[in-house]
Amino acid sequence: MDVTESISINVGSFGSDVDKLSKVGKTRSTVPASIPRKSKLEKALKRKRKISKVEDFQRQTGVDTLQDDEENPHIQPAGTTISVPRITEGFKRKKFKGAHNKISFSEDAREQDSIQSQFRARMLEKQPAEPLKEILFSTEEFKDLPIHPFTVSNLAQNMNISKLTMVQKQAIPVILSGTDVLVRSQTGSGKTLAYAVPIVEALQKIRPKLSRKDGVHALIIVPTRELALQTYEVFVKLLKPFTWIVPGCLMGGEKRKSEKARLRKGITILVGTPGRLLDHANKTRALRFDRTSWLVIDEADRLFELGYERDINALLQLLDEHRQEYEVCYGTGYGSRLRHSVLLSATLTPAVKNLSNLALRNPSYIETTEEGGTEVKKDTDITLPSTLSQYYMITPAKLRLVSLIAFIVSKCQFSEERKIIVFLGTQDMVDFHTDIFSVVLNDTSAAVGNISSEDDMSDDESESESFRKKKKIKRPIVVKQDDEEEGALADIDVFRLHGNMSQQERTEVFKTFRSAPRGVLFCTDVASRGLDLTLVDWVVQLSPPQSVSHYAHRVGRSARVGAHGSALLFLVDSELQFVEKLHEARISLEEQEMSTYFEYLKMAVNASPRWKNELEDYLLKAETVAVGLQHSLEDIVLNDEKLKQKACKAYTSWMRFYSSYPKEVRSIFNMKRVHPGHFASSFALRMAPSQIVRCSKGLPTKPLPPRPKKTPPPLKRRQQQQSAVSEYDSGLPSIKKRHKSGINNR
Ligand SMILES: Nc1ncnc2c1ncn2[C@@H]1O[C@H](COP(=O)(O)OP(=O)(O)OP(=O)(O)O)[C@@H](O)[C@H]1O
Repeated sequence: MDVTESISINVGSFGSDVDKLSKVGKTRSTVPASIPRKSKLEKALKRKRKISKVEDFQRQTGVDTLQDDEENPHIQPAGTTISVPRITEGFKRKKFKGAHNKISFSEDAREQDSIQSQFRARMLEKQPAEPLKEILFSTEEFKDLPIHPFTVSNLAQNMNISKLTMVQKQAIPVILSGTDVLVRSQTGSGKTLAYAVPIVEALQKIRPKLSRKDGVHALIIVPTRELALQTYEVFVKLLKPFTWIVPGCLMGGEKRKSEKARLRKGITILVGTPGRLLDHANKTRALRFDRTSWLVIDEADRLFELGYERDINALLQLLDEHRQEYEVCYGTGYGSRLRHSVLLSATLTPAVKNLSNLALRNPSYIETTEEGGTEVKKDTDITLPSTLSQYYMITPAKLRLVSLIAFIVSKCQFSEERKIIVFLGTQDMVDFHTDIFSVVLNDTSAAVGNISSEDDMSDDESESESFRKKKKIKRPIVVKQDDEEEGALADIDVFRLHGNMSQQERTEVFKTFRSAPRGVLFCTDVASRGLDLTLVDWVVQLSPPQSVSHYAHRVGRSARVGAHGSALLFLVDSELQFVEKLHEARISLEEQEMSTYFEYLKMAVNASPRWKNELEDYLLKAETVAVGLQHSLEDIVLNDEKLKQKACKAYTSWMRFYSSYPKEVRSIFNMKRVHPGHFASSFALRMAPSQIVRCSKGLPTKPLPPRPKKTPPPLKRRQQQQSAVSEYDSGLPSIKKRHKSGINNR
């Protein structure tokens, strides 16, 4: 449709602003002139049955607020032809400040295209990011090490491990020799065994054999409860042949009384989180570090981030005090052997360097990058597994929720990559997303049914079928049920994990998700460090990370020990600079198209009787399905008081979270650069911000008028309208681009 013909019905032009605009813009079109009141223009267009062209005009010109005539002092005669600003490289709002007072250049498709094309141009100019290389496996095996043959056979039989990873090859002999070490290696490279094997080896050698009464000989400090549990379990497995060595675990959230009882019985290798360890060290007489000769501090940088610096220093002090007291009583015999310390981190920060000065004596520095040296490197030097594919996706804020749904549906229904972790900024966000996804994805009444035959398909479905064939993807499992209203978009288990859950629930979720072959885990950064969750296919970051190193840890939950994995980062336009920041740290990401996932969403909606029925009016195009789903979710939230309150809480917590990015990235993740109202949609909220805040506090809110129920026009007209313009236009990549990808041509 030609915009010129649709808008040449009116009068006037932009007046003197034209000059300013023409400096920037190059396209000549006739535009309605006096920038009339929107309703006026609409009426006029309606009369000509061209209502949809109002939005078309807005999209073409970049103008989204039509002004009152009175407000525009520069009215030009009717039909004047002016230059319409085509968003070009170097387009800046400031350039036509005057015009901007009159015209609001909103986050529309054109402006987004401009930001994106500028970003892409900048990225093209950059040299391709050369990732730091790290070889994962060495050619050596555990049997080549001077360790007990039982350990070797135990590793092979119970853990299926025989080859050494590079970090293990370098670290184990050094730790066995009793030298302190500072280890830095990529995520999922087997750091736990790198220190656990030498500790077990050293302790099993002690004669007479150690007994429970000999107290703690090795202390392992880790930042999170799940990591404590996981590390404890590694020791349990390793100690199978050496039953006289007893591992134990102390972590917040457990009953102190039962922990005290276990401490009284005696623990040889103690794993714990700093807070709880210190608590017991101060209050439980049974916990002494008299003969503790091994100290491991894992994920040291995270410990500092979580504010455990004081606790760790206090623990180090206690270790020294207990040893000194012991030596005063018993002299410097066996018990006073020097303490060996190991510090581990995938990234090294100045704080970690300070701790290494405090806790380690003449340490060896182990770094497994090919380019690694002996010098402590910058925090920005990060190694990621070479088997990890990394992507980013640009979504408008309004469509973030449906984009995430589309992504998850596409992976869970149309591919084998069904184990997904989604990182979110706050606990409330995790709670809300778990709930809304349970509504959308997981319908317990849905059972895997027969695959429908091609004959049963409607036109929409066969259209989807051709898309699927083109993309060479599997047929979805179509749920066929007696009750037509039933049917989930994807039948997948949804989990949540954050710090404000009961320890019992946390442990249960962690263990279940770890062993599950498929599922979606929504979590905060509590799961970003050290957790070894088996074969995670995708790590999705809906809330961008706080730093490059946070990014590295999060994506490190996938592609572990040589397995393949992928990571996807959701960004809005204003956040694109973060991709450049990652590039500076030698991490390069590829772009993924949101529209591709909407096609999968459409297929899934067509395969689900419930959603097909619900989104009946929107099924024509993938884009409209996404918009329809957004509306539907908003309705679900509005009509469910509990869910609404959760959404409001999640939104307010997001606002706090988004305002608290560290200063290094605050210019990128900046509240002033995003549209808070649009982000409210990403929590399926159709409410004024003031009402959202009230609702989050449990205060009564003004009832909202229901969404006007449109009686769908006859199909032919509907098709014309939808192909002309849709609400979706506000956020998609440019039309040109969509045509290029062939999606709109079908
Ligand atoms: N030599 C090996 N061969 C095969 N698998 C191994 C080997 N060493 C360790 N693994 C396995 O690799 C997985 C990851 O190990 P681990 O959790 O120790 O990695 P990590 O380097 O500590 O990761 P992160 O940095 O995320 O904490 C575990 O499941 C472990 O059993």
